[in-house]
Parts: sequence; structure tokens; C-alpha cells
Amino acid sequence: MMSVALVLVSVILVLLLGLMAKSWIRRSNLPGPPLIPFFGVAAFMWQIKTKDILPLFIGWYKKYGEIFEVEVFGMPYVFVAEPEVVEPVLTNSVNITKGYFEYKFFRPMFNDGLIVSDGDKWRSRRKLLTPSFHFKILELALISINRNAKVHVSDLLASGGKPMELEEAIFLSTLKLICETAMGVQLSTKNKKENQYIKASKICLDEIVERYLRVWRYPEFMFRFCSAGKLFFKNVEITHNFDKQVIRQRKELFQAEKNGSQNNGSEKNDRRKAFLDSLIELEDSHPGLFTESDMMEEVDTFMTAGHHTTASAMMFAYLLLANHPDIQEKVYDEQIAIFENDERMPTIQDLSKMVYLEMVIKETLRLYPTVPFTSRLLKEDLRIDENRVIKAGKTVVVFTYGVHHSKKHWDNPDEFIPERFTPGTNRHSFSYIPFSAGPRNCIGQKYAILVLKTMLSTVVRKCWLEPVASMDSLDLDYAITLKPSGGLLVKVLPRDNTKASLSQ
Ligand code: HEM
Repeated sequence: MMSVALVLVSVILVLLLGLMAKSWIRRSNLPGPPLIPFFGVAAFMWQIKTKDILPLFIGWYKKYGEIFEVEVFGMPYVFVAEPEVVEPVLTNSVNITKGYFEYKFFRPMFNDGLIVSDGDKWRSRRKLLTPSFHFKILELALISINRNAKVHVSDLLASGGKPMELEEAIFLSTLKLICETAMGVQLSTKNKKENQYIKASKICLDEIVERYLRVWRYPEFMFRFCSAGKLFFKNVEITHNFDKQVIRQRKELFQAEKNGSQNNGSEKNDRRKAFLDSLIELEDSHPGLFTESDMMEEVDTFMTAGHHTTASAMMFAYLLLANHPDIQEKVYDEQIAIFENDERMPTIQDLSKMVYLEMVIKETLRLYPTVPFTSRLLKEDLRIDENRVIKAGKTVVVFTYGVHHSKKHWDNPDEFIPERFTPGTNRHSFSYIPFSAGPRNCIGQKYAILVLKTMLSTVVRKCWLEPVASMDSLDLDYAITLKPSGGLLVKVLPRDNTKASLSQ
């Protein structure tokens, strides 16, 4: 009996030593937290909460520098925050594959949609979908954005200046916007199903982050078995049902428009198509080649990516403006210089004049990058310099938060200074990458800037934002996108009254 136990212990020891040796060999000469046999950092990650994730990586970044290596359950991850290294990672046209586990966990939500897909499928989809975000389409979208911005402002003002939890109102606005502009479907004003959808998609993203931290949930069968997995799949179903309904509604309209134009004998409408219309047209013209499930995976992807991201950026912008009244006032002055006392909504030309507002948005995305990490699985070796190579097979995580807070590239990196984005200021082009860069950059970035500018312009013209708590007490939650932990409490007052009371 003793000898069997001894053999078992010896085998386990040899296995652990083997794994350690493998790790040391693979690790090359990059610094990083001490190796823990077999589990790597996963051995203590299970104790961590989502709001501890960013501080943990910031701590390692401060301790080990702009390139460090972390091992999770035998998988090596190289974190990079040095613009000179980020550049070859993001611009390489071979290394377009996303990190394996990080993106695999999205598959139940997005299947093989644009964020997750790879190789030829990704290339052809990207080519197909890019025209949907063409300038002409965005110009048309402005009508919907303006209408929603007005509704959003009256929702904010209804709070009567009392501290208001803004997260829900912001998410509702950005969801309605992506539905109207990209999907061509106007949502109801009752908001019941919409709020249910928003809640479900938040639960899904939260559960993905929790899954990163709990290695025993990595295997699909284990995840499906536990209560977290059951909750996740239940909420995935809610989001899918909502998206199916959106597709159904748009298809009915599409068919009605098609019949209408045939009956009128009118010419084929060749204007550029909004996102969902081009997918429906493709299914219509290529039956069997582009299917309903192909359409679903892209709608699922764009519905989530299209509203969580802009909502996160808006939340931080409100918080920063409320806490920096001087900057809020400068944004307002620029609006007055453009509109004087005219109540009209902004045109594309007006938006192009909002240079200071754009600087504020850029600085918000620098301080609080909506997507703080992105990753690539290296298909070929990446030489950093004479002494350092990151080997093919490793996952490189671009630590955007670290890039944006680098003391080498930014003076007082933790301060909110929109003036650093004064047009014409020089900097390393990979020291600022909120939308990533290279072939897999954000397809929605022009749309996002349009939404942010229009919404913020409308809010600042009509409202005065006041803080409820100082930014010093702000914790950041990593929920795939970055969010203020515990929501967003701000006071919203009508601008005119405030101006009047300020001048008294
Ligand atoms: C403030 C707003 C936004 C920010 C900061 C942002 C940021 C990013 C980043 C960093 C990536 C790269 C992710 C990666 O490599 O893993 C990305 C990709 C992507 N974004 Fe955005 N995004 C924003 C808004 C949007 C919007 C509004 C949409 C849709 C309308 C969108 C759709 C996508 C899609 C589909 C991808 C994948 C592109 C590909 O792999 O080809 N994003 N975004």
C-alpha cells in the first residue's frame, strides 16, 4: 500500500516538475509573477472579484514593466503595453487570430460572428460588413441619433436635479440607437423587453469574466453543469430571442418595401444599405450560401458590441464632465459658438466643428479605455528586439489600459487633460489605441464617435452635470468593457436654470 502511494506521489512530483521545467523553458527571458506549478496564476485567481482584475494587472505592469509574462493553467500569456511592441502585434496581417480561451467563451453568444471569427471567413465578412459603416450611411443615422438624444435629455431632466442612477438610461439609449441605425428597427417606448435584454446581455458578459477567473469552468461540460453556466445559457437565450425578433421585424419591412417597389415599377433602390438590410439582401440573393444562422451571428455580435461600448464611454464622459466643471463649461462654450441660441439639432457639419468636444471624448477613452485588453494568438515568432522574441503559439495580450497610462508617453497620465489631444500634437501612433489598430481594429469606430459627439453635444447644451462622489473613490469593473463599479450616480440640472442661478 505504502509503495503504491509512494509511486503515485513520485509520478505527480515528476509531472509537476516537468510542467515547471516546460514553463521555465517556454518563458524565455521575460519578467512576470512567480510561476506556480501546473495552475499558474489560476491558483489564486479564483479568489479575485471582477473589480480586482484591473488593479491586479496594473500592479504587475508597475512591477514588471511594459512586457511581462503570466501563465494560466499551462498557457503562456505575454502582456504588452509598449507602443513599439504593440505596433507589430496589431499590424501583422498573419497574426489575426484572437486568443483561444478568451474568445472561445464568447461563442455561445456570438457563434462565429466578426469579433470571434478567423481566417478566410473573417476576411470575407469584414469586407462584406465594412460598407455598412460608410460615411453616407452614418449621415442617415444622424437623424435617429438626434431623435434619441432628445429623448435621452428629457429622461435625464426628469430626475429634477436629484442624484440619478444613469447607467440604465444610457444603456437604453445606446441599445435603441444600434437597433434603429444598424438594424433599421425602432424599439417600443415601453422598455420592458429592452431592459430585460440589457440585463441579460450584462449577465452574459459578467459570467464570461467570472469564467476567466474560475479555471474549473473552462471545460464546456463543467460550465454547463454549474449554476453560473446555467445562468449564462439562460441569458444567452434571452438575447438571442430578442435579436431574432429584431431580424423578423426588419425582414417584414424589407419584404414590404420590396413588394412596394415592384408594384410601383420603381427603379432598384441602390442607396448604400444599413447593416441588417445588406445581410437580408445577401440571404435573399444567395439562398443557402448566406443563411439565417449566418445573419444571427452577426446581429448578435453587433447588437452587443454596438451598445455596451458606447454606453461605457458615455458613462465615463458624464462622470468626468461632472467632476471637471471648467472643462464642462469649455465644451458648452464651444456649443454656443456653433449654435448660438438656435435650438436645432446638430448636422454633420456642426459635429465637425466640435473640436474641443472630440478632444474630451478622446481623453475619456484614453483614461478609461472601453476595451482594456485585446489578444492575439501568435502564428509566427515576434521579434521585439535583439534579445527578445515572443514565440509562435503564445498569446499576446495588448494591455490598452497600460499603453494609455504609460509615463513614458503621457505626462501626468492619470489626469484628465483634454488639451493633450489638441490637433497637431505629436505622439507615437500606437500610444493611443482605444479602437485597437491594424486589420482587426474596431469596425464601428466612426459610428461610435458620431454617437458620442451627438449625445454629449445635446446633453451639454441642455443639462448641467454635477458629481455625487469624487472620482478618487471610483472603482473600475471589468465586464469585457470597462465600467464604473456600482453604476453611475450624477445630478442632472437644467442648463438654463443653472446658468441663471450661476450668474445671480
Ligand atoms: C466607444 C466605442 C467603442 C470602442 C472603444 C470599441 C473598441 C473596439 C476594440 C478595441 C476592438 C478590437 C477588439 C479585439 O481585437 O478584440 C473592437 C472591435 C470591434 N468592434 Fe468596437 N468599439 C466601440 C464601438 C463599437 C460599435 C458601436 C460597434 C458596432 C456598431 C463595434 C463593433 C465592433 C466589432 C464587430 C469588432 C470586431 C472587428 C473585427 O474583428 O473585425 N464597436 N472594438
